[in-house]
Amino acid sequence: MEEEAENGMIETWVKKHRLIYIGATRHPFILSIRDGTVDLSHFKTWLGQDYLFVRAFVAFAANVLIKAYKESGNSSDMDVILTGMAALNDEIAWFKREAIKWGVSLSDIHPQKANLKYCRFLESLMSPEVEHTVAITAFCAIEAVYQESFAHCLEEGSTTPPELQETCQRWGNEQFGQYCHSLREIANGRLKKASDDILKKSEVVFLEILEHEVEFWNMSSRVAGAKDQ
Ligand SMILES: Cc1ncc(CO)c(N)n1
Repeated sequence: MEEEAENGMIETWVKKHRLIYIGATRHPFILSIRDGTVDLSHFKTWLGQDYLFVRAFVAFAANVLIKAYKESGNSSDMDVILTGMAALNDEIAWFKREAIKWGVSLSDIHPQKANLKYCRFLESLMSPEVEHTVAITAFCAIEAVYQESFAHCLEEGSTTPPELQETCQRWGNEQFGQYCHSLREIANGRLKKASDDILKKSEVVFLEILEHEVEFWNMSSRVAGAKDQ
């Protein structure tokens, strides 16, 4: 299983689209956390916007769970997705605590344009016409970007400020890495058996996710509350 996964379609696409993948997982915002030069107002903007995003992402995760139930009936696939949903439950509670810590008022935050676009994209993936393989590929990519980005801030040689280490731990920890690995195995297993049409659709969605992730990071350096909608 392990070896198979290393040569799966997701790995092929990561290599094929390496530039955009690096753009999403080694973004200047992440690099600034990693070297401690991060502008804390940017961090707060990201925090508030990501809280709003995660609320939409929970709905998407629920939809992926339903698709897994209906289309694969594979209970171990469902368990992995449910683990992700439980993590999202913790994540929402964490965002609320973290917002208080940084003096960010979550009820006053309006989604910025890139956030709205990303959430709308997730909504489009919740349509019953979107196949489970396509949806699980998107889910896997969304989680992998955060896992790889924040794990980079914890690697040896990083000088992440102590007050940001908990954030990096949230997505960069070993357990979250294992969960992402399981998601990738599910996606790879389905992609292996997918028709050319579904493969093509999945690859497009994979790329779209990476583009949205880059735009999402870019948003952190924009002034909170700026009217760009
Ligand atoms: C924008 C974004 N992508 C991925 C994740 C991972 O959960 C997140 N919290 N936010």
